[in-house]
Amino acid sequence: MSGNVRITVHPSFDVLAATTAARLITRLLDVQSERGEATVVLTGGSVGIATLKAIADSPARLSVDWAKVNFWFGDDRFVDAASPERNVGQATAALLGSVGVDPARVHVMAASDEVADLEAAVADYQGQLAAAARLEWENDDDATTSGDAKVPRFDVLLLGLGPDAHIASLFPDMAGIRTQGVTVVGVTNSPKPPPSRVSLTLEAINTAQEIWIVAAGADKAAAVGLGLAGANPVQVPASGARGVNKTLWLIDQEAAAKVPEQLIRREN
Ligand SMILES: O=C1O[C@H](COP(=O)(O)O)[C@@H](O)[C@H](O)[C@H]1O
Repeated sequence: MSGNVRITVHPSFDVLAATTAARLITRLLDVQSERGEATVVLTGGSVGIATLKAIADSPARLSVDWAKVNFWFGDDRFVDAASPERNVGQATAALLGSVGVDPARVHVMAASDEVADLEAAVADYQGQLAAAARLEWENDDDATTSGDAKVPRFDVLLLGLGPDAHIASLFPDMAGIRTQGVTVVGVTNSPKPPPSRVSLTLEAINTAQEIWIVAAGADKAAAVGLGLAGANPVQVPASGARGVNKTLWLIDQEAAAKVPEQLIRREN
């Protein structure tokens, strides 16, 4: 396994969410003190949203300048804006609605009642990413992205994990995980409802400085095991996620059931 992959096992779902929250607060703080602003890509799903709630409940959240955090989403469900299935709605209820974010820095994938169709939602997000990358390059003497980058710098990109090893809305053996040369893809016939979704591609995901894959529960154990065993990403999308500097698998005890003991580092 490549040197920048680390697996940390936590005793329970709640400890995993609380520890990931503390880890994210610390990372955002560090990046803000280095660069003034920080960029995080959020995930939906059980641990992803519980982590945001744990940040909202932590007094340490006050140390982050939330108005200088840029938020993106790894995927969202292409349903009405008011639907409880929207990842952005869940993230807003858990954290974004209560910590004083700058709405201009919250980059949302369009909902089905906001654009003509799925293709328009994909084009819109691709445009938002490209515009942010361009602005970053024009405004920042120390920009780490190149002039032709299609996505801005992602400091931390969070990924949930499905029992089928999907990440974002990239599902095994479907077109999305095979898509190359673009940053955003539209998903139809998702095996997990709702069927229509918008997702970053694996290429876009893997531009992140750090990728943190979060997963809890016995139903994720097989996906974690295969993801870490170097399976083909087309069949096991999670195994294709690799951050530029670091890839963290932050999991609970149950999800770690199929990970060889020598790879594990415990947080307890
Ligand atoms: O549909 C989705 O599922 C995954 C994993 O969710 P979980 O509830 O099984 O943890 C999530 O990462 C993704 O963002 C979401 O749209």
